Amino acid sequence: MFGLPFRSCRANCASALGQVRHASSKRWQARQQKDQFTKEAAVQGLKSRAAFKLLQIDEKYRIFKGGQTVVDLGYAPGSWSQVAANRTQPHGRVLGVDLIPAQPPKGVSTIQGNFLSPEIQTYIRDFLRSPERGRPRQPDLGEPSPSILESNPDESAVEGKDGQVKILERTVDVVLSDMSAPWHQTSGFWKRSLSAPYRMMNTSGIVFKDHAGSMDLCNAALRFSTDVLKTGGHFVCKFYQGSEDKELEMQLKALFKKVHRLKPESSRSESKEAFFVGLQRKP
Ligand SMILES: C[S@@+](CC[C@H](N)C(=O)[O-])C[C@H]1O[C@@H](n2cnc3c(N)ncnc32)[C@H](O)[C@@H]1O
Repeated sequence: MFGLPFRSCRANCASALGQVRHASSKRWQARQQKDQFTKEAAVQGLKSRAAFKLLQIDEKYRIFKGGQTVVDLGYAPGSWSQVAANRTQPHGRVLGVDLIPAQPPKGVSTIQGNFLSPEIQTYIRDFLRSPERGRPRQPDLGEPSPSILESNPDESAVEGKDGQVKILERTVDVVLSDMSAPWHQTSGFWKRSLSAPYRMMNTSGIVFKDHAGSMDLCNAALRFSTDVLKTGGHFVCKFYQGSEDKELEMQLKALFKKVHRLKPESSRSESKEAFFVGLQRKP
């Protein structure tokens, strides 16, 4: 009496939703084809235009140098990891973590899993604990290289919830997070591969939802950084602007000597996307 029976409504609604998503994906493709950063990424062999956001941040704040250990949260398809691997040569190491499977860029180690899961964070810490794991092998020169000496971890003692004091090894020089809450794949299953993985939509289009989701991911990345980042280490985090970002900025200011908020030229002007850069972790 009130419209279509449930089963046919479900079928019709799903097909209408599919058409809307198909149209928005067509618009996305058309915009990508015109975009100068997308063209330049293809010319330079970079996995996506996102590389230019990190390159512009590094031009401004010089976060990378040779021999560093970098953790790239939400690395797929891999352009930030490509930049980090290139800028931390020689003998740096980059560990990418992502929900979706994607071919690791050259010189990058990867873990597939949900960063918000405690098991995955334990797995990441175990990987980082061994200073040589994930680094390119060097011929035996008899003496340890300066970058190995620099990679000695800091240690900090923290009291756990059970009252026990734990020693945390701080082994990381730079934490990057470009994570965005993913939206489900609805099309294109047949044509995607590990080297050109399906790219989930990064935003829902609902401003508060995108903001709140990004605050959860940034807060998790910051908590992790508090445990693993060496004194003097740096932090870069993408977020969607909104009412709670001031609170995040305050927390960053407690941990880093300098905190910058910026929107690189290559970040689309119509999006609420912006970045926090925390420089030089305090002791
Ligand atoms: C904008 S893309 C990253 C692009 C990447 N920086 C690059 O340059 O190629 C955001 C990524 O975050 C990942 N992501 C979102 N939430 C995550 C989570 N909880 N754990 C791991 N990865 C996550 C998504 O799967 C997606 O691949």
